[in-house]
Amino acid sequence: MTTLSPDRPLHLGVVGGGAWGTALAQVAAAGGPVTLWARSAEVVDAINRDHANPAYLPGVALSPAIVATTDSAALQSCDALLLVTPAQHMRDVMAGLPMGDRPLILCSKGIEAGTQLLMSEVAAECRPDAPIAVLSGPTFAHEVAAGLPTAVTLACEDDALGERLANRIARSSFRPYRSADVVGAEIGGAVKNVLAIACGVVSGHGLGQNAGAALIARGFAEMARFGAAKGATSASLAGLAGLGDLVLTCSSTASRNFSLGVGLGRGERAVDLLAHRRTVAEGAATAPVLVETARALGVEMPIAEAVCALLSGDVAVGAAIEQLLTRPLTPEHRL
Ligand SMILES: NC(=O)c1ccc[n+]([C@@H]2O[C@H](COP(=O)([O-])OP(=O)(O)OC[C@H]3O[C@@H](n4cnc5c(N)ncnc54)[C@H](O)[C@@H]3O)[C@@H](O)[C@H]2O)c1
Ligand SMILES: O=P(O)(O)OC[C@H](O)CO
Repeated sequence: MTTLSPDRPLHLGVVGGGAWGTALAQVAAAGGPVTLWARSAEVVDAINRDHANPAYLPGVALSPAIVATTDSAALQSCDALLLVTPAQHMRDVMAGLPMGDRPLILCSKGIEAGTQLLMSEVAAECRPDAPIAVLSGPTFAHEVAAGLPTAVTLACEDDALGERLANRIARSSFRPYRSADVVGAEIGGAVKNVLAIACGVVSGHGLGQNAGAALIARGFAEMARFGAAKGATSASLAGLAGLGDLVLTCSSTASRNFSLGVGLGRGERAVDLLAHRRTVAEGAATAPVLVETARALGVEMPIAEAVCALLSGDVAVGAAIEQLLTRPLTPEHRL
């Protein structure tokens, strides 16, 4: 196990001042010191001065114990770092900040475009000596920051380290469940974002609740096939980071991915919808690389393929739905 002092609460660093980084800093601040690093001086000033992050987490009163900074050297005093920047920027962030070999808790949900790598695989390339954990699950940032009850998966191959990290972030309203299946935790979070776009399309196009439920179930079948091909356990995919997060994100316009799908379902173009966003909808970047990876692995993912075609503008929404519904009939259960 990595040597971490047993005598004091771990000093956690949070890398990323978006909604999720801020919410995780709020949780962590209740159990010990927290330093939040963000690129934006405006975000850092608001957190330090007003104990608020109106740009990314409006309406939430933050703990005054959160110390925010744009100075990456401040991360040197941290025992472990939670990485919470968008997945497509994770490699640059890992390469650019002084992270050393302290444990990294990966909290972003996506697959890297161009390399088809999960965040743990990117970390293994950029920081080969750093122990890795993954935190994932059904977690709308505004609910977590407001102290509403939430459960997550904390996956780490080193169970002693996983236990130490879980104990450090646990609250009565924030309950981490440990797992050794890092890849399973990551795949759930990355794939559900793409499927949430599809569920948004169902809603935006007015296809009804039967279709929404069918899409969650058939989407889960795609997630399970993809996860099996990547070595994830079926228990992980049926857990918080897989099915749990899929159900949450496919059910609410509080999800950025679902909302993007609603716009697509109404016939708006992805390029226009994405141009007006300040916040990240990870599924838009993950969909093409997920489809590419699935094809390379020989895994059939027709819903993900349809999302990808809609995002690229290759197919109109009516045609995408028609294509999905007129595929040859198959048995329900196959891997
Ligand atoms: N918001 C949630 O409820 C939630 C919950 C769980 C997981 N996540 C995941 O956490 C990750 C971050 O999401 P978020 O909601 O905090 O994002 P956000 O949209 O609220 O904020 C994005 C953040 O990324 C920063 N950023 C943008 N480009 C960057 C770059 N090149 N380098 C470094 N930082 C950059 C922005 O400054 C901002 O702080 C995503 O992978 C998301 O899927 C989000
Ligand atoms: O708003 P979304 O779609 O990025 O979803 C946020 C979280 O991942 C939900 O668990």
